[in-house]
Amino acid sequence: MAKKGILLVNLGTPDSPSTADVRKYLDEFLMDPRVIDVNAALRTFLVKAIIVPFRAPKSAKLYQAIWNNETGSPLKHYSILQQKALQQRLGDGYMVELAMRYQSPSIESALQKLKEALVSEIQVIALFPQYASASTGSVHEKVMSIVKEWQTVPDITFINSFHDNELMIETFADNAAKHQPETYDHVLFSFHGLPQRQLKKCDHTNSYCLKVDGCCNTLNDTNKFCYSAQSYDTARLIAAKMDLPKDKYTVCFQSRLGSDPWVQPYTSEVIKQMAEQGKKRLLVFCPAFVSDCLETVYEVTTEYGDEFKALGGEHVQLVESLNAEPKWIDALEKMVLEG
Ligand SMILES: C=CC1=C(C)c2cc3[nH]c(cc4nc(cc5[nH]c(cc1n2)c(C)c5CCC(=O)O)C(CCC(=O)O)=C4C)c(C)c3C=C
Ligand SMILES: [Fe+2]
Ligand SMILES: [Fe+2]
Repeated sequence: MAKKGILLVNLGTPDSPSTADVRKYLDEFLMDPRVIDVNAALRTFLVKAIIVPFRAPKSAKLYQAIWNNETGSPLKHYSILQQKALQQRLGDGYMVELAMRYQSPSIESALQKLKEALVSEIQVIALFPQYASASTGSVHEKVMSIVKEWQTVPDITFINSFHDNELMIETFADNAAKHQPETYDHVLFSFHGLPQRQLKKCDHTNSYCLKVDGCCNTLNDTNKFCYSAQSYDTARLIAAKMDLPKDKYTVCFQSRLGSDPWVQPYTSEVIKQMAEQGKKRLLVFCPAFVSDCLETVYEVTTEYGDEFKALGGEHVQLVESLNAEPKWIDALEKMVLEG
């Protein structure tokens, strides 16, 4: 009997931490019109003449700091573990392929393998809990752009987001429990940032996101696909699972690029406020990432850790991402079986 094809897709990472490979990766990533969402001429100028030439050597140093001699990039390493664990769980009736939106393994090559294996249908799981046009939207667009060229377009399904997935929420809470959360002064839920412009563009009513006070505080029919509203919901659910009162945690957004306003508050500002309030120990979740990566291992642990200490704080502790935790693999398995 034909197998069902599962395509797991994460964002991508350079093939090596050399400046040349980081340049190639950043170039492909930032030339995506869903990532730098300005007109093509301006995007080409910004990316090729300004951002990539300046950023590539700096980013290469950061990648060199997190690169493992045997396993390479943490993002790809954990993604491979997830693929293997899910394949083992699902067994012979399924074929689980892994792709990266940028660089390798490419979405084209993974889809080609599924096609050649004559799978009965394809389920695409973009590995981003909260929907953003720049992440999930881009993966879905890329998959559709390839499959639309096939003579036989297969049955294909997509998962828009899974920000409230019960087993995912439990895995984050379990990972935090290993660090004795009660010994921390405050908890941050630091999500990857996004330009405010992109949040507004995802509001199909054009009248709610960043226009209504407290627009992200609740999830409703109007904002149910809003990256920021979904992020607040993920944080609320993890906090509830940990019995964490509202005044013990703050939602914030990291990794801003460029000078346009991004979703606020920025994590770096919140870290500063925490130090000013005399807080000494911070526990930091990054629930926009299902795998540890540059943005968790380096940005949170090293950059924010150093910033906090320079301001009088003592310790910033990252809550590990979902990586290959068995409960997270349960979550993926359930998504497939229910999908
Ligand atoms: C969680 C989903 C992500 C969204 C949404 C997202 C949007 C977004 N990112 C940039 C710019 C950069 N992001 C970088 C790294 C990076 N981003 C994500 C995820 C999302 N990005 C991940 C998982 C990673 C880590 C990759 C790894 O190899 O570990 C980088 C590169 C690193 C650096 O130079 O700092 C850039 C640049 C923009 C502009 C954007 C939305 C507009
Ligand atoms: Fe990013
Ligand atoms: Fe919103």
